Amino acid sequence: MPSRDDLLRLDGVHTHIGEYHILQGVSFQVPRRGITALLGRNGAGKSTTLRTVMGLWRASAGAIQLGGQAISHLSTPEISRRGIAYVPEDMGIFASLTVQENVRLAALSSGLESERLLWIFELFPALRRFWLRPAGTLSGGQKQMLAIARAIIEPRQLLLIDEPTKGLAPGMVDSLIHALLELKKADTTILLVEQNFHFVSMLGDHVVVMDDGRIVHESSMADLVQQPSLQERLLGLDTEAAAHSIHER
Ligand SMILES: Nc1ncnc2c1ncn2[C@@H]1O[C@H](COP(=O)(O)OP(=O)(O)OP(=O)(O)O)[C@@H](O)[C@H]1O
Repeated sequence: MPSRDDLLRLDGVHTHIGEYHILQGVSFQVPRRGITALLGRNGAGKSTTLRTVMGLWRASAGAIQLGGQAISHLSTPEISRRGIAYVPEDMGIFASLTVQENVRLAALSSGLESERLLWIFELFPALRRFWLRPAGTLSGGQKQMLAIARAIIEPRQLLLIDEPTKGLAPGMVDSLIHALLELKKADTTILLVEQNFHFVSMLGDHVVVMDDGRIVHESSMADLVQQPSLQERLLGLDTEAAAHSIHER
């Protein structure tokens, strides 16, 4: 049987933070093109997984491969040069610099390429409107869009995004869904950490669920969407109670 074309592969990855053993043998693959959602309860180890892929935490055992090449021994700048971009939960933008300066700084190695910039403005029209404003004056959703724009200003093989909907108003979540669907159409590969199941269910092709530093489920998103009882068991989502409380309002 021909094997799936996986871009990222983790095999038995362990990560220790100080005396704590956080990732305890994490293994999963991210297929090339499309969106893989990494889900799990608070503290399951999702952010630690992204940080370990990025080399911000060092794996104490196991292997991480990008396109078949080992990367777990590389420094974070080297991993970034191999084509992985990371949008952390705190977004990592410079509040006192303008939107333009933020984007320019992210494109230091190639410079701002006008065609790519136009594409980014199509994805995130607010960035064109606020191009000369300090990034600190943007709304939470616009900051998230700036953070993603910085990550994709240079062509990347893989985009890691940590909880982009955290604290966003519903309208902004819809704009983000639209932009990520456009990125998906452009054949980008995204590994997306989220708590918002509705959001990922609109986007994800594949889903990986973690609990207590281990992978406890892997399937297509369509499979998980069809199984509310499995969602409840894996994610603590009580979908019936949620539906009830909506009706009661
Ligand atoms: N710097 C740190 N020092 C000690 N423990 C940490 C550190 N960072 C994370 N942890 C612990 O590692 C575990 C996994 O955290 P992680 O942030 O990866 O979880 P998560 O699944 O992303 O959860 P959340 O959605 O709450 O961010 C948690 O128990 C957390 O307390």
